[in-house]
Amino acid sequence: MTPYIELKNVNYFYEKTEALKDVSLTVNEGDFLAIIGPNGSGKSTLMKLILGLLKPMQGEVYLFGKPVSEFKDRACIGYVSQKSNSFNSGFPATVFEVVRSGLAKKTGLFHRYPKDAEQQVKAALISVGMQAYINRPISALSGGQQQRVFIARALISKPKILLLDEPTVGIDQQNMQSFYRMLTHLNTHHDITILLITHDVDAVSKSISHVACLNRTIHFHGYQQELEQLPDQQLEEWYGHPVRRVMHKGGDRS
Ligand SMILES: Nc1ncnc2c1ncn2[C@@H]1O[C@H](COP(=O)(O)OP(=O)(O)OP(=O)(O)O)[C@@H](O)[C@H]1O
Repeated sequence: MTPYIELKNVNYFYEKTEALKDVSLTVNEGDFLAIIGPNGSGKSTLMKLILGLLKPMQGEVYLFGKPVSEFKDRACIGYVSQKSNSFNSGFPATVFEVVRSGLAKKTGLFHRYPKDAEQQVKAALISVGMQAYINRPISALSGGQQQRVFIARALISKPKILLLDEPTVGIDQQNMQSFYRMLTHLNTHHDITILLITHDVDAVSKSISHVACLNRTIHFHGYQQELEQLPDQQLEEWYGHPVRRVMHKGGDRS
């Protein structure tokens, strides 16, 4: 099966800084992959390469089997950044309007929304558990609720994969757990493949299926349970500083 995302031996430099070295990684249909790494380990650079915003100095990036520079079907990819929750948050838009704006990816900015736009907005909001907030101003929601709305906006174009760049920044521990449960639900019940980038090892919870440890290069890529078996010293070596792991035995990925 063609991987959704594939990086082959990718190198990236910013002037003298070697941000990524010989990075190879695949994301397959159905994966919920978390890429974890400390500050400055190259996570954002990796995301920019996948989004086609940066070009590798060496190596290749493929989306759905095509070189990223030739990939045009943007609706296949939903992207939510850590800054989404501050984006336009003072703007007097309702949750409905924010989610509906995600349809522009398919209709184009200056086209009319489809007749069933309202149904599509409601369905997207139901999938992230935010249907009760449809008429609220976006600015009146908490950071975690806003992130769910931005995920609904990404989902409305019916992407095959969701790319999430540190989506839980600023969200408290309790809401973070329910946020991850919501992502697991999207992955297991709505067939959404997820690539999540985080600097927080705690994010490696029972929610995800796979994990990759990045610190300029990929030190580990495998099942989340395999990472659990590794000694803390190994993780600390990759991270370059002590780590605190909150691992959950068993799982609710059913
Ligand atoms: N525009 C830039 N110019 C020069 N160096 C950069 C630039 N952007 C990033 N870097 C450097 O490249 C390395 C990787 O940065 P990157 O932002 O990808 O890391 P990150 O893992 O996303 O970090 P964080 O978790 O702090 O957001 C760092 O050493 C950083 O200082």
